[in-house]
Amino acid sequence: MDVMKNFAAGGVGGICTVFIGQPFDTVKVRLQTMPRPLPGQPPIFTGALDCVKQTIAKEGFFALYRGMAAPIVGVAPIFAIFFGGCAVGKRIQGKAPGEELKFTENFIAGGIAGVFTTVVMTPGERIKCILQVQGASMGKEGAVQYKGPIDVVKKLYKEGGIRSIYRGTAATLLRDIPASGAYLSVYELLKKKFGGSEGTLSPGATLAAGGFAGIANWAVCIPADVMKSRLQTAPEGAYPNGIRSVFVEIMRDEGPRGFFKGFVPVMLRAFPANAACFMGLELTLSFFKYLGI
Ligand SMILES: CC(=O)O[C@H](CC(=O)[O-])C[N+](C)(C)C
Repeated sequence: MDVMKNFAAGGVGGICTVFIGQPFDTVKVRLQTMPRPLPGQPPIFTGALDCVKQTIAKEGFFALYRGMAAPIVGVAPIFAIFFGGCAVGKRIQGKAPGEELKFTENFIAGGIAGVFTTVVMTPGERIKCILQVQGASMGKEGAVQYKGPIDVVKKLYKEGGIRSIYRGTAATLLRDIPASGAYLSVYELLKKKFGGSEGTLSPGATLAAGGFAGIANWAVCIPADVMKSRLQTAPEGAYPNGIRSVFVEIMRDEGPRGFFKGFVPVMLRAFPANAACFMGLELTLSFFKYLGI
């Protein structure tokens, strides 16, 4: 019953994250994957705001919500797997359910959960990123190759089988192990600091703890996220050595700054999206309690 409740509450939290965070995420992916300008030519987007303005002007407001179906469908299992994985991570470290963990122990538990979520996260991110960038460098018409998530899956499968659908697995692990560690440990730390145990945090404290957990999540993983987005949206064969080829290309063409593309929209999204997530999660758990489930 407890697993079911957390699964459902995690799903609601995840859906809240996607609704609040998707426009920021689209801008992030478009900035991360725009082609480098030719010498003497301006970049396609000069920054996050310019990307928002151009996207709305050329493709309409809902282009910012493009690719949302895949994360919505993927988010409930991701959060279920994430919280289940955290429990496994705690048990691996010899902790009983409900036992208090140190910051580092929570970090390790979150990191272990990050390994589990990769199974669902990698194809979900691949589909989402492909849909988010289509149309970014051209106009409204002509650039749309994929009709939706199912169409992406079909075409990727035809092109390169399961391997193609799972392209970016190493980059996703590199991103999500430290990110998930930071996410869980910072949320638990702030929960303790704000004086709340399960279900007793005030709405303000829940929003703050969730928001800062989101900031911590992204603060540690932006470079891996940039490499993942590049790899997952590139044409077949563009990076023969996977993430290593992406790393070499970014260092050669853009230097270390290239690993921080999309930083602004990521950070702008991180706080509200994850505050909404934990609020949705805690409200749903409270609702179950009210119903006596
Ligand atoms: C990378 C990612 O999706 O992080 C999640 C938070 C967010 O901003 O979406 C956290 N987690 C991977 C632990 C579910």
